Amino acid sequence: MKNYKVATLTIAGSDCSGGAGIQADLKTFSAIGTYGMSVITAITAQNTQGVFEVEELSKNIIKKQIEVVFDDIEPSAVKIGMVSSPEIILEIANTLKKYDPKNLVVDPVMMSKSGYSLLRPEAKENMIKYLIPMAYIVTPNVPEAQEITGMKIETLEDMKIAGQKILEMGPKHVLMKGGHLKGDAIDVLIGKDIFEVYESKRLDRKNTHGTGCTISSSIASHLALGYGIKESVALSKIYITEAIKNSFDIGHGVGPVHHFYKFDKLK
Ligand SMILES: Nc1ncnc2c1ncn2[C@@H]1O[C@H](COP(=O)(O)OP(=O)(O)OP(=O)(O)O)[C@@H](O)[C@H]1O
Ligand SMILES: Cc1ncc(COP(=O)(O)O)c(N)n1
Repeated sequence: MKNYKVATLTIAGSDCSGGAGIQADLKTFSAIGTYGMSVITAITAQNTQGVFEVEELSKNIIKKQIEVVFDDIEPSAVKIGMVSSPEIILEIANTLKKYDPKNLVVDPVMMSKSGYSLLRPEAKENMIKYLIPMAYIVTPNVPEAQEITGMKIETLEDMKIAGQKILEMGPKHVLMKGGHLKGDAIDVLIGKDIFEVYESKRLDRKNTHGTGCTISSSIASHLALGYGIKESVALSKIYITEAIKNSFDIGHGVGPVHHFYKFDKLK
């Protein structure tokens, strides 16, 4: 039996419609059984049909939120999601460095499913320079990995090569998510002496809003609970597949995944 008395922290943007960002992360933490905390980096006005407005929070309040959390409660894992500006990225990296966070999961969020840019173009460089190298695991989807490496990714072999390139930027592991490719949903984990493929049938569901946020928070939760990296990814692949299966048509666009979960499957 795992010790569930562990805290997990998400540093990300808010999605008022509850499908992605902070809201997806906290739902995932709770469903898996860790104690969730949040540092909000930006408020988005979005729903299942799109992102309509974004307001970044100031560097100061983002830094302060991180400090007061860490000064009081040490998270057993930290997940970073939407961080839109170069200044905010640098502030987060510098603040986190003081605390040497355990199990840092970096989801290099760039674009919403609806096509809205959540990372300013000029912020990409700082993400590569400061955040990616700090990560215990970085979880790009295929378009993000293409942006980070500059290479086209179409096949499993391409995923492996691009993953290796990202690994050379400094993180301990890379999970390349294949949700955007055709065919089955294949994700690849790359690390030193690690090359694991996680495969599931592609579910013919339109409600996949929040899949990326959910799998990265699930990995953070499992790492916090003490699972190893391969097992954390394997259990998270099961979690996201179930969350997609449990989704239902809420709203008028691309609906969110749903975190109703039969908990005993994770044990
Ligand atoms: N239709 C699907 N059926 C099964 N699994 C899927 C499907 N779409 C995505 N996945 C899985 O969901 C996870 C997230 O993958 P994806 O590549 O969509 O990430 P993402 O683009 O970062 O997500 P998001 O668009 O929410 O930011 C991966 O494990 C992927 O394999
Ligand atoms: C605050 C926030 N963070 C991340 C995403 C990406 O999720 P998706 O690609 O499913 O729209 C999002 N839409 N909003």
